[in-house]
Amino acid sequence: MAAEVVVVGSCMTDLVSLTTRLPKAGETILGHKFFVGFGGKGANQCVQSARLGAKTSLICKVGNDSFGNDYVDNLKKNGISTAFVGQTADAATGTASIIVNSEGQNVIVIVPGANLLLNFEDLKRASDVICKAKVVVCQLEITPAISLEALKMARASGVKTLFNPAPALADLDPQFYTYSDIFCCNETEAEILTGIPVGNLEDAEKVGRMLLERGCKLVIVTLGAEGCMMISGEEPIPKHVPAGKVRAVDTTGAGDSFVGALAFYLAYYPKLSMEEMIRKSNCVASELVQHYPSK
Ligand SMILES: Nc1ncnc2c1ncn2[C@@H]1O[C@H](COP(=O)(O)OP(=O)(O)OP(=O)(O)O)[C@@H](O)[C@H]1O
Repeated sequence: MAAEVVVVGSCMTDLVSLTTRLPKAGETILGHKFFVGFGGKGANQCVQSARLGAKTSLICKVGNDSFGNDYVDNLKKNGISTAFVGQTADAATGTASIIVNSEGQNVIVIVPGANLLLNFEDLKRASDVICKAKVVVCQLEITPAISLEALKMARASGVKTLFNPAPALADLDPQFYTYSDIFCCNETEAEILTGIPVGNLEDAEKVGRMLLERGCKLVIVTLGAEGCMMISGEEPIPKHVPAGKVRAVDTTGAGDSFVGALAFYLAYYPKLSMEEMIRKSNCVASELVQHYPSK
């Protein structure tokens, strides 16, 4: 049976060191804990959808190395189809080397590696699975032209497109707006794309209107603890969809959890109103922020 949610995106191995303070240039310091995690926006969003029960396929590229092998195993354990997870000898699996101090501040170096080698040929090979999906989800941690092509392939087959412009590019190809059925960004991404700093709901509404003018059908701006703002061509009066009041202890990955959950509801509960899908996705993401990572 074909996957209902298809994600075209990134896999990154997180290499996390916990220290009391961040090292200065040239300095060596002792850390007190190290762990390896599975990250990357594409994979995170796909895992969230799968954990809610979606039949999923991830189209991505990892290295022909131990991190890549472990990543493939991790996707399989999460019930995700790895039929289109490529492994290349030409680059290492993408990594995020992260140092976190005791105040929770961090420094991060991302090396995208194999993620940038996902190419048009890979998409062509996966065209059947893309075109038979209910929803195709893309972000910007792979080569942007590949994300755009995936959105175009989906659109050409009448598949719903959900685009998360993360990390944001100030000079985003304007075709991304027209090929996104749902354009979902956070406050930082909204500001980079529009130049409007988003500090409250009214700012988010301004962003929403601007992005609709650029060709999006429906815009969602996620607002952290405040939930989301949604606006669409069909419903041009912006709506605030609040998140539940919870005690957040770690909001890392909240955006990915929201996008993955939304993909699940779009694919499996298409008759729900968009407001209801967003409310449910808020619930999923706000559940995540209440827990420390299980490391
Ligand atoms: N403190 C919080 N309380 C309740 N829900 C939250 C909180 N923070 C985030 N969320 C939920 O997660 C969604 C996405 O959060 P946010 O807008 O912070 O995304 P993000 O900045 O992309 O996240 P991150 O970069 O940390 O992964 C929100 O719309 C909301 O549903």
